[in-house]
Amino acid sequence: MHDDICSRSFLEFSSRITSPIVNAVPYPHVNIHNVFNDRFLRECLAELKDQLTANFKETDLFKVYQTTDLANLQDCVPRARVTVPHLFRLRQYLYSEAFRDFIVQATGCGSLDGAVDCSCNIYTAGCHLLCHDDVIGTRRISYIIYLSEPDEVWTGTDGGQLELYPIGPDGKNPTDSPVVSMMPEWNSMVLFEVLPGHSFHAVREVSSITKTRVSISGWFHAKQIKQAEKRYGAPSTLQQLQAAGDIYYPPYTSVSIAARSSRQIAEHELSSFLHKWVKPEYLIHENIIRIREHFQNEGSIQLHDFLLPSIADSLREKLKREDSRNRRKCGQYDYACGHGWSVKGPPHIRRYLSYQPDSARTNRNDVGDRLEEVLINVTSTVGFQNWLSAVTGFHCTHAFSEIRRFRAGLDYTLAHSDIFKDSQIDVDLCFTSGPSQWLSGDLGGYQCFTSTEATDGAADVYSGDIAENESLRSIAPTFNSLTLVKVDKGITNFVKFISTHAKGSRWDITSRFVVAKST
Ligand SMILES: O=C(O)CCC(=O)C(=O)O
Ligand SMILES: [Fe+2]
Repeated sequence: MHDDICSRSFLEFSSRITSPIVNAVPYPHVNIHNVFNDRFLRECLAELKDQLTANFKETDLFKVYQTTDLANLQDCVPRARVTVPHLFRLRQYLYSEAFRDFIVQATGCGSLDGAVDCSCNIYTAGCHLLCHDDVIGTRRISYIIYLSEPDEVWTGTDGGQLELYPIGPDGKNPTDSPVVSMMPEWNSMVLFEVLPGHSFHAVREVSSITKTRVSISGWFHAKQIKQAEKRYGAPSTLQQLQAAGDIYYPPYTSVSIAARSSRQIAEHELSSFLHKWVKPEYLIHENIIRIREHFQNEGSIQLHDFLLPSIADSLREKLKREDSRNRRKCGQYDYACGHGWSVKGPPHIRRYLSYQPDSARTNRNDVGDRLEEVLINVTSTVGFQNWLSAVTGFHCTHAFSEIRRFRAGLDYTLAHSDIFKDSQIDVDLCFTSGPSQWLSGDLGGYQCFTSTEATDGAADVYSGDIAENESLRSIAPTFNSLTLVKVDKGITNFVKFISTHAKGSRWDITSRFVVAKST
């Protein structure tokens, strides 16, 4: 019987099962160790490495290398039965009646279809898959077989854990942090039930720079559609993984302002107070006209060194100090929480810290207070609203502002978390230090605007060049820069997950202004 494919202990174990063996919290799942014959699995790993091509894929939700869909092995690998015989046998075995019977017994999931739906994912340093529920079509059981590092122990500091999230007290959304965390151990297999609105899980970023997390994963499908309607906006996992291509970073617009003109915009139009905060060059009438021309042509603009150097320099020091505090705790889900900073979720949509101190002004934080001062004295003022109307050519009304901190290794927002319903100006005043580390996009932290059509269904979020995909803008975080982006109905944006290898957080004050009409 399959002892050249499975381990003896697994065959014995599976023959003894008479009732489901799943853990119930946070939802039915099981983690089985030493499933396959060690030699057989090593052959599979060798074939994966030597014979299959892995393509790099990145979207708001994940960063991963993915090989050919294993269901189409014979179409994608020349002479597949000869070149990848072990992978062929593994696939055949996984979707055999015997193995499906085991899944049914072990999980109590009801009868399963024989449809093959699996692929191989490779996570190197920085790769991750954020919180999602796997719900698409008839998917009933998710399985993941780990082929990571057969000769080394995978430890917590390597990252790459599969994390399961419970539903929070509202009965709808996953909580801010997971309650189950499983190492991707060599020759182990995790099974869990795909439950609409429940089966939230994520793959923690791989932080090891030497180890590779390799998995073969997929789904067993129900015979009939059983409440398996897609609940959440973005297609997740396989369909999205397959849909995505290489990431593309289009250039953003930026202008440098010459400090020569003396004529300033009328004092009654711009609050004189703004002069105490904003570099004078940005308040000069002729420069405002130049910015407006640029903005109207491009739909976005980035203004560097926006606040006065004296204000920016002291902020930079404070933020740097804050980023180096409690470093050994960074990566913990409650890192830097408290004193006015709280986690904004839910994690299948977003995670970051938001600064909202209590009105009694007791539980506060110095850095948060400094940023709040900027929010109160700059972005929330009538003077700024008037200035924004002048530099954009649109009559703008302030809708909201928020102080955010995106922590390394933890935080992000996903596309579809925020779909614009009308014309607005997105205003982001960014205080993230260390410009060079962010430019390549490898550490995430950039803001990306794209159309919802591009992220729906099978369309590719990032591929194509700017001419084909004009709604796409990607903006690297830069210290003391103000980015203005005109967004219209059907546009969505996200802040890409920040890698644990980033030296600090992304700090920003984000504001939204509703566009009433052209001035
Ligand atoms: O690799 C894992 O542990 C989970 C993968 C996953 O969630 C997926 O591909 O949908
Ligand atoms: Fe998944």
